[in-house]
Amino acid sequence: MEFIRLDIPDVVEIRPRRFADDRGWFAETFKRSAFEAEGLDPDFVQDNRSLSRAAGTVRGLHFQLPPFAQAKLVSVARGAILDVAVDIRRSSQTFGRHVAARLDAENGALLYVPEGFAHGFCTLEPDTEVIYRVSRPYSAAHERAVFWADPALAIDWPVEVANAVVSEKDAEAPKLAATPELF
Ligand SMILES: Cc1cn([C@H]2C[C@H](O)[C@@H](COP(=O)(O)OP(=O)(O)O[C@H]3O[C@H](C)C(=O)[C@H](O)[C@H]3O)O2)c(=O)[nH]c1=O
Repeated sequence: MEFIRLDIPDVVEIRPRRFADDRGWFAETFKRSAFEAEGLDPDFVQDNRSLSRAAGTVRGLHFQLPPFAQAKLVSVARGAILDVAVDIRRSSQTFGRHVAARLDAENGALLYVPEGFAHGFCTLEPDTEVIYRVSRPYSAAHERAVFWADPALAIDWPVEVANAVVSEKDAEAPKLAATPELF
């Protein structure tokens, strides 16, 4: 598998090698030794899966506070997403900046999002299924959200706010500047 450091190098796009034959293809999508060699947290403790029926569905920007801060390994089993990670580490030189990657079932790419980042995605196709592994268990008490369309983040989402399918929680999330608890 190939590890590609994005403009914020803590966030890594991963491109597994695909072994194609007449039946289709096979790929290793996670290997502890490869993650350790790359310096990425390999200790995932929970797998998640979500289905979003409409293109233009936005889930995020979410994170969990310590001691339940999560590293995430995101992949797409069906459809396509624009996956986004926002640096919310107050001491970081890239605080408030983001990186994005297209993940889809065809390219088979994954995105590694470390602790200290808010994560979200917008679906690009109907019936998109996202599978992701997290390094700490879910804790509702530690979960926080940042408004996905915060102009200060300047994220070039493929959907207008008025047309996006979002949860009430995400629609009402505070902007980054108004989010009291960050890293
Ligand atoms: C995240 C999570 C949620 N839930 C329950 C809580 C709610 O009753 C229901 C839906 O949760 P939520 O609306 O937060 O789901 P998403 O909007 O897809 O949230 C996810 O979206 C973005 C992309 C993320 O990166 C987060 O990992 C995750 O927060 O599932 C659980 O039981 N366990 C969990 O780990």
